[in-house]
Order: sequence, then structure tokens, then C-alpha cells
Amino acid sequence: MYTSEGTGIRRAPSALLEWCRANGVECLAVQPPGRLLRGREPPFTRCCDIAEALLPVVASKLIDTPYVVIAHSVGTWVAYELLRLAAAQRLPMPRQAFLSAMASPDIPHVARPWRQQRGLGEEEFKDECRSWDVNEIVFSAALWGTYHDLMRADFTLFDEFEHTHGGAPPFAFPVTAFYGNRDRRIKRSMVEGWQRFTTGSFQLLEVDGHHLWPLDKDSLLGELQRERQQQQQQQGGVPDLSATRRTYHFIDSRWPGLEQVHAEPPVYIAHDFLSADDCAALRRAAEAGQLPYLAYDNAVLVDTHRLLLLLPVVAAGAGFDAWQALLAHSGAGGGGDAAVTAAALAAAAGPALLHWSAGVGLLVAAALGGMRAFVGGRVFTGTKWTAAQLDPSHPAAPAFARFLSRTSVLLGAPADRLEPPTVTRYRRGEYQRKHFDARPDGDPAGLKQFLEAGGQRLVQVVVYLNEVEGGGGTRFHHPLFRGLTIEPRQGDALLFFPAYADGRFDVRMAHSGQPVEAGQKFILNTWCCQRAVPSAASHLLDQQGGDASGRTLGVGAPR
Ligand SMILES: O=C(O)CCC(=O)C(=O)O
Ligand SMILES: [Fe+2]
Repeated sequence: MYTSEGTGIRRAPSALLEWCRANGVECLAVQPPGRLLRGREPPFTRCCDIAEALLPVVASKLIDTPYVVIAHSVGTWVAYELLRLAAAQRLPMPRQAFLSAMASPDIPHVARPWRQQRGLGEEEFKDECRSWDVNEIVFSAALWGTYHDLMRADFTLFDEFEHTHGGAPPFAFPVTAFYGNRDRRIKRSMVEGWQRFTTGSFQLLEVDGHHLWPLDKDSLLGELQRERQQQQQQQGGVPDLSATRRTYHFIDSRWPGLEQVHAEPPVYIAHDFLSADDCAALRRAAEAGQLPYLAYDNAVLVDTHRLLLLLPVVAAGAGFDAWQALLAHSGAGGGGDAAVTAAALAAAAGPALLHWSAGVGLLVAAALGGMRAFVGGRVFTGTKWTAAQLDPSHPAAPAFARFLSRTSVLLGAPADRLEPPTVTRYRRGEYQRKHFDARPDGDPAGLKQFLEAGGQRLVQVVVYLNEVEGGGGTRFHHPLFRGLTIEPRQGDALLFFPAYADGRFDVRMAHSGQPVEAGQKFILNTWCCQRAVPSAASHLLDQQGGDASGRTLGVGAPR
């Protein structure tokens, strides 16, 4: 009932779905037999039967993704049976459960504040439904036929519910329970009973509404407003709702030696990610000129299509000149109203067009040249080599392969989502200017090809291949980082997120390779992208038998 938005004129946005969309959360909405598309299937009459049918459908989702459970009214008892079953099968438990408008499932029959439908005639049953705030429209001649059987079955779910888990230990996840202050059946004390079912924290919230408050726009709006006010009070200002939308690509927090060096935006160091031997092999390969150079695009990126916008300027200028020339010409001929012949117009337009194209062209060239000289030429002053086409028999191939396989496992992403690794050398005085690795939205040059070739860069992985004598740190420039600079340490991997998990560019992630002050600096680098990268160097992995660390080597995520 929270998740159906309806269709056509009945379409009404679902607050829950909107929230899920805004936060990149997947909603597993359940449609049991007897409802909508499953209208012809006989409905269930026991909560445990629903749970048993449902668990195999959702189990695979519960295993590898943190989840919460949201349930209303008799749905809470279905959720309860589902979680008992999941716990018995040792499946992960939810991060939290949000349970609304229902007594805890251990409520004895005598204390249940309703009449069982089984003994009720048609009118009595309708009245019983009304006491649960079922909308009057359901009892209309047009609808009651469709709803009747389903309502009888639904009521049986809680009328005849038996609590069979008396000996089971309580859950440990936090529970937030809600009750409507105008609910005629379910009262605060009954909802409070849920507290007995968890050793985690328990919160009880009163909502201004009746039993079906999530369907009542005013109750729901009131509830959302209250929540926002609460947030404002806690934060002492306008709630930063965008914060909840910041999700990043997965990184396995159990990785040995992983340290989070900045909380938000997150920055990680995986200590001793590569061995000293591998670092040396990669440095040697680059220095010995055994790897192909990578021409690094230092040019200012200009969308040449935009230059077409200058065409009207050229045309207007040339037209004006031609017109002036014609006027002068006909004036000189003595006949002020002489007819302008096509030949005369063409003769005058030709030179004018040439004149204007040359003028505007020169201006553009000068501007671009200036920009390159002042900006482009100094974006990156080191040297880069690529492993894109590296022969698997190359002495450095196993080191590259270990790098790719470990990165793949740490990021839970197949290795074909990693761009071909590169080795970079900075000599004294060399650097990489402040830059972003993800493409900003609306960036013109090559954005389309970039996005087609693997999509946005989600994670940058830099491994420092040597100890640098002076300078050469990787600096983050957004004020949130307060000057955070990672000093190179041989074998350490630095990981951060140029874009959010959904591919949105993160403007806070500007960073630079600071100038090397003494000695040299070598790094190994890749980016994990949204999708498979056509040029990925996964061929290096196929050739390797296994990873010396004993971790799974693989094009294939461990999750
Ligand atoms: O050299 C560094 O420390 C950073 C390199 C970098 O950010 C890059 O290559 O994109
Ligand atoms: Fe970078």
C-alpha cells in the first residue's frame, strides 16, 4: 500500500518510492496472491505461509545488500514471520525495522481489540472493516465484489494468527514503531509491545492519523514535516538532505590494512597493497622503456562544434562589408538607384567573406593558443606509460595482474571495469595540476565517447611505487579536506571517489600530484568505471594462474 503509485488519473506519488528514488535505494515491493495482477490467485490466510513463499524470492537480495524492513498493520506480522524464517536460515538481519499500526505478535487472543471475521455476517463484517478506517468507497456496489474475498482472507491473517516463536531470542536490530493517535483499534500500549522483540534500540512514534495513516495525505505530510523539524533541531539549521544521497562505489571494509583517512568525502589508504618486489618490477619496466608511452592530453578541451556558433558572426560581417562595397561601387557609377546585379553581389561578397573568416579565425586561434600556453601546457609535466596492450609474457605482467585482481576484489567489481593501468614518473619539479578524474556534467569534449567507453570514473586507485625524497604528495583541494595531502609510501594504495555510485560528478574531488621537490616519484594508477571498459587489460589476468596472496583472482566480483 505504500508502494503503489497507481496509473492514469488515479496516479498518486508514493512518498516511500519518491524517497527511494532520491536516495538510490531499491524498493522490493511485495504483491501477494489475490491482489492486482495476481487477482486470480487465491489469497493466503496465514502470515507464515506468505513468509515461506516470499523468502526464496527475496533471499538473494538480503545476502549482499544492507536492507531495512518497512511494514504496516498486518504487514508487520508478515514481516515478523519472514524475519524469523530468515534468522533460522542464518540470513543477514535488517539494519532496522519500521513497524506501523499493529500490536506486537504475542498479543493473546483475549486482548485483541477486534472481532474475528469468521463469525460475522456481511453487514457486520463491513462495520468491522470500517472500524479499521477502510475507505467507504470499498463498500460500494461496484467494488465490494472485488474486495470482499480479499478482505476476508486478509482479516483471517490476523484473526487466526498464532504466535509460535515464544522461545526464540529477541532480534538485535533497532526497531522504530508508529501508531496513529486516531487509530480506533490499535493503541499505543499494544504497539509498545514490539519493544520486547529486540535487544536493539526501540523508538515509539505517535502519528496524527487513523489506522491507515500512510494512505492519508495529511497525516503523511504532517509526519514528514515533523521529521524535518526534528532534523533541523538536531542540526541547528536547514537539514542537509543531500547528505543522505551520497553513496559511493562499494569498498570492502574488511580488506587487511585498509584505513579510512577521511570520512566525508571518503578517502582510503590500503597499506601494503603491492609488495616491494612488484613496485620495483613496475618501476623497472617503465624506466627501461619497455612499456609504451601514453601521450597525455594536455590540451585545453574545446568543443569544436561550438565554433560553428561563430558562423553567423562571419556571415553578418561579410554581408555588411559586401553591402558597403556595393553601395560604394554603384555610387561611383553615378546611378544611385542602379539595379544590383547578381554578378556584382558575388564579386563583392567573395573578398568580404574571406576577409571576415580570416579575421575571426585569427582571433579564435590566438585565444586558444593563449589558453594552452597559460593552462593546458602545464596540466601534467610527468611521463606516463600504459599497460593496455602489454604482452602477458612481459616480466612486469604478473605485477600488473596482481594489482588488477586485488583492486577488483577490494572494489567488488569485475576487472574489466578497470581502465588499463598506467605507470607515471614525476622527476624533480614535475607535477599534475589540480584536476578531476570524472567528467563533469555538460563537459563538451568527448563526453559521449567517454561515457560509452565504460561510463563515469567512480573510483581512482593510485599505488605509490617508491618513497619520494621530497614533495610529490597527493593533495585534495576542497575546503572540507582542510589541505589533506597523502605522502607517498611505497606499496600503499590511495582510493577515492571522483563520482558518486550513480555516476554523478562530485565537485569536491579536485586533487593534484604536488611537485616533486627531491628525487623522483612513481605511481601506478587505474580507475574503476561504471561499466566494462572496452580497452580493459583483463587479458593480463587470464594468463595468471593465481594470486600469490591466495585471494581469488578474478574477473568476477567476490560479492
Ligand atoms: O600523482 C598523484 O599523486 C595523483 C595522480 C592523479 O591523480 C592522476 O593521475 O589522476
Ligand atoms: Fe587523479
